[in-house]
Amino acid sequence: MTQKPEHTGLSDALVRFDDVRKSFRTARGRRQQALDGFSMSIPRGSVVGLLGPNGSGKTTALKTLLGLVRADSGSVHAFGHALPKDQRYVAGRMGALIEGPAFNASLTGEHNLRLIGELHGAGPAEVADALELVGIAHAARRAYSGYSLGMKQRLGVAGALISDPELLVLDEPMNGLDPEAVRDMRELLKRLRDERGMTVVVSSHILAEVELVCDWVTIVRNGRVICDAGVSELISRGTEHLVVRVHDTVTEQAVAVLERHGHTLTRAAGPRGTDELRMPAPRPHPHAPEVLRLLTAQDVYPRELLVESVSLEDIYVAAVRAADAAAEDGPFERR
Ligand SMILES: Nc1ncnc2c1ncn2[C@@H]1O[C@H](COP(=O)(O)OP(=O)(O)OP(=O)(O)O)[C@@H](O)[C@H]1O
Repeated sequence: MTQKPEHTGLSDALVRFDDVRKSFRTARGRRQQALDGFSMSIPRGSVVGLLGPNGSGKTTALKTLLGLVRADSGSVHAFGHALPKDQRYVAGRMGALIEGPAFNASLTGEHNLRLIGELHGAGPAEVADALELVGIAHAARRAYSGYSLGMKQRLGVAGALISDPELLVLDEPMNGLDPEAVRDMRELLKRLRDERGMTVVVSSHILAEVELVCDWVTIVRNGRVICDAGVSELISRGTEHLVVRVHDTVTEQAVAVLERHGHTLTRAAGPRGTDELRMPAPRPHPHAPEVLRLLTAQDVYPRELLVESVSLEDIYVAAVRAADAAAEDGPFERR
């Protein structure tokens, strides 16, 4: 797993946002603060997941990086260049798919890609390579209008890859994809990192996918970063649980045995006539053998025992709730 450098300086990070603020004027004339002291860095060679509730500022942050939105204050640097002043120096080093692909429906996928390629000095070989990479070479000569949602999304990613960028920025690339296409996208992102050394930033609401593909996550709420850490580190910091699944005819007996031995349980209905008894599991050795011994000594035979890790979803929900609670308590909350 890629090690993320601390926020020590621009040399460590491909991209760095420092205290970025951006507000928009809404149709009703109100000011909407999209970024409110947003700071994050994107380490070279990693896949970073940008997470956050709807409207938390993810797309605005990415647009600021790509020169599509101008920050009100703060600084954004990419490849050591200050943006947007030096945007022209970095434009060719970044590829992006923001808010869905925009292609000419009557042209073929290949033709659409050739047009994008011309803007980047990319020829037929690069177009073929990009189509191959995203797995739609077989549909290159078909009209875009006949593409499925997944194929359109893949062509969008191919468009972002056409200039062979060092940094790939994808806004919700898994949206609308079927499970197989989601898996292909995940494998593609990993390959781009591992085989091409590409740095990838993905914003997404599909936390299970982010957990599978990302090295690092940055969680945004109300335009500010509330969590920025390695995925495996976050997961290893979380509490594991031992789950004992018993037939519901012996639930009371199992609860009595375990509580008598000092275990604190929560219980919930499990599948097909079972109950699940859940208790915090000590690390690094969960107490499954001891629990099994206690139960079987009383003729209670569990259907299943498993150690359940904390998921990125648990971490995300906890981080957002904690930030919400802190905001309610704080007298200076602006939103
Ligand atoms: N051009 C704009 N004009 C007015 N308000 C805007 C504009 N762009 C973004 N906003 C507002 O800024 C806030 C942040 O929006 P943004 O699209 O960056 O959030 P997001 O985290 O990407 O959301 P989602 O997950 O729904 O895509 C929202 O309140 C949004 O309504």
